[in-house]
Amino acid sequence: MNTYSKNKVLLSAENIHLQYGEKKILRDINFNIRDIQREGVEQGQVVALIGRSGIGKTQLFKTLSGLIKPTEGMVRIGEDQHPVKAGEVGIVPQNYILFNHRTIYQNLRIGLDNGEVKLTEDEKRRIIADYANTFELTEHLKKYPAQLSGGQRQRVSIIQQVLTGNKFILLDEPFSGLDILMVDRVIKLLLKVSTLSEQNTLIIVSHDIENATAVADTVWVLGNGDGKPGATIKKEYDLCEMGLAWKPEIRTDRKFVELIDEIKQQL
Ligand SMILES: Nc1ncnc2c1ncn2[C@@H]1O[C@H](COP(=O)(O)OP(=O)(O)OP(=O)(O)O)[C@@H](O)[C@H]1O
Repeated sequence: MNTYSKNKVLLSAENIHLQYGEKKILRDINFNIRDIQREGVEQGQVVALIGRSGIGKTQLFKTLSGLIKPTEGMVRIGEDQHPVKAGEVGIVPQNYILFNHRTIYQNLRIGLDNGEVKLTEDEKRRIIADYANTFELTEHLKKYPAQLSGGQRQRVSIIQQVLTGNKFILLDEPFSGLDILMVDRVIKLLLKVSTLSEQNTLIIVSHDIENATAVADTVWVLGNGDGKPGATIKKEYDLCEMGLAWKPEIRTDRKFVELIDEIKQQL
């Protein structure tokens, strides 16, 4: 039996509206992501943001990370709920940009160098070795990004963000362009990152409903509704409450299959 509770708000949006000229892109976006506490597990938060192509996922993503300022409303972050600033939310872009003329080790170091805590060279080496070991990258540390597969580069990019110490990480379409085996590995990696620290919060932007839902504890469906212009969170599913969170074998669960069907119909 899973015992959990939802506590302090870690990320929130209050009445977000985004408009370019006359064109309304987002409207009435309101949510709270709360700190999930689960007995015996360092459990972070994983939200899947699902919506059709062109609906406004990227615009919401940029708003949440402080990269664009909404026309109205406010995004707040952290236990003290201060207004979000650019740089406080780590971003893993779709094409996972790495520095091509630097080794994987050096790319990971960039994450640590950009972190808030100042570390000695020895500490940095140890932390990188540790993460590389956990995420099966040890044999690649001396290689350059071009010598890695797309999936391996993506793993480096995700870990780079983890190493900056950002508790909030947004991932843009992390499953696209990967074969089935790689998708499974990314799912395992995301689950691992989400349990590294209780406050770690991942927001996965995707149109891959099944995979995004399988790793999430919460699903937001972004869409149009009520005949009004602009996209909003049409529906929020609390997978903890539904008993569908934190179960790696979830895909064969009848309730999960029915949920995927229901989400598809909302898009
Ligand atoms: N600077 C801008 N000025 C005007 N309209 C914009 C601007 N940027 C984005 N849009 C519009 O906002 C809408 C949402 O775009 P967005 O990129 O967020 O969609 P998306 O859901 O991420 O799509 P995809 O899944 O295809 O990447 C689109 O109709 C787009 O044309």
